[in-house]
Amino acid sequence: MSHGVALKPARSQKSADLKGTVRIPGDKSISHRSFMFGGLASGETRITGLLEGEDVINTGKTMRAMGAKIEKIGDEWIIQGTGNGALLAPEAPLDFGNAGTGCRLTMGLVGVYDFDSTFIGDASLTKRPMGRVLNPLREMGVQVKAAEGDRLPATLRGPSTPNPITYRVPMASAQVKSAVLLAGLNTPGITTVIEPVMTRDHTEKMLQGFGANLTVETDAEGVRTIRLEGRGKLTGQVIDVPGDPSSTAFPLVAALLVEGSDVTIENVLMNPTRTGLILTLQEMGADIEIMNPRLAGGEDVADLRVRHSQLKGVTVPADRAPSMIDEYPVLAVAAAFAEGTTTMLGLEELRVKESDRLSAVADGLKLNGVDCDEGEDTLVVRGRPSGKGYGNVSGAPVVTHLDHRIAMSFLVMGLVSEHAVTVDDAGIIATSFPEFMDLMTGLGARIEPVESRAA
Ligand SMILES: O=C(O)C1=C[C@@H](OP(=O)(O)O)[C@@H](O)[C@H](O)C1
Ligand SMILES: C=C(OP(=O)(O)O)C(=O)O
Repeated sequence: MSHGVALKPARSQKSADLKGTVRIPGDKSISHRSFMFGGLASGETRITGLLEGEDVINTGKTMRAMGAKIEKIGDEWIIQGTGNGALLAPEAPLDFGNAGTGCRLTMGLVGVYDFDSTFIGDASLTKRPMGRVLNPLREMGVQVKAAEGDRLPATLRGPSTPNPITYRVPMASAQVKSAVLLAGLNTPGITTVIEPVMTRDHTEKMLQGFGANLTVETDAEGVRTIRLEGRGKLTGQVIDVPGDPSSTAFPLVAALLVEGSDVTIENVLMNPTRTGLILTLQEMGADIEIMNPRLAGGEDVADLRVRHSQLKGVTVPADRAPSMIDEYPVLAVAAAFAEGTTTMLGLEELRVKESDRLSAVADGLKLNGVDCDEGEDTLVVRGRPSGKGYGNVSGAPVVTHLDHRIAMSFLVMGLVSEHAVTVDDAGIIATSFPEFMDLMTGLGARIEPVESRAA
């Protein structure tokens, strides 16, 4: 389903202390991969805690279109996979809606098959660069017909025998790494991915869990070499998806900023490739207590108790970006209320997300009265802890550009700004966090829809 029929504006206002205990919906990255690997593996995969956001549901639909049987019984998703190498040719274009992850990983997964598969998405996804995935697939022998600049719509056709490659990932991207590895699943021999900067490792861990012969070697400089033996058997698994740390970021930052708040967020994924925001906020002086750390399904998980804190500005180093890449918009909002200056470095990848997030964040901050500078790959925010004068005084809403994280970040901003903050669309939040409004208002946040208008 592609979003974008009608905009649904929403407004948030200065709120009193946020209080309560919440459970965050499942991690989006792990949920996409659960549908993909379950849909591909032999036998049955059972998933609980799956994120039922639009992005993930679209991945489920595309796996169904390629032969997986997927149903929900009670709280459990039950999948009968096709078996590795046995996906069926999709009869219609595969529509990934707003999801870069769903689209790029599936390009790898099915692009190497010797039949046509066509990829489409919404207006946001159609603008995003696909060459980063299509280029290594071309090296593996895949033919590509794509719109100008390697954009969607794109049609891929694999050769009769794909070529195993050694690919050094040129940018810090788990999606690119994963696409090459997933192409390697249906390629004879060893596909090797060299990852100079570590990104989220869910593909590696989950493929090992499904029985793939995959090894990871890390050298003294931290460069990782991932080797996958193609055309092996994958076997269905039982998966319990932990809570999404990227969704957690919104109630977490809200609790830090709203005076008197004390919020507990349960069952949060604490994989070290995903915890950069928590580390950064702790450096800024945040009171985040990590409670009951435990291992669940091979992943670190914990409960987080978050209390209102006076934050101070810090410099966030470029090498931390991969571990908090989706959290910069909400970190920028936290920085707007910190004492002093926060400097964020190494943000080039933000320009190719659902929106150009660096511009979207800087524009939104400026619209709401925040003193900030957007550089080519940097953002500098000079904070004002009182929030005095902040808010949409001009009456113009924040433009979200079909970007869920821009919408949620600025709704958090309104909870502590002197004036209300309005965003032009909150409907897009359903791509990653459909429960956002209810969860936030349940804690005491004043967020409400404002009258709709046609797009
Ligand atoms: O592999 C994944 O699940 C993801 C990787 C990241 O994208 P990039 O690979 O483009 O950095 C991230 O921004 C996205 O939300 C999810
Ligand atoms: C970048 C994101 O997702 P995707 O690339 O899957 O659209 C995100 O969820 O912030």
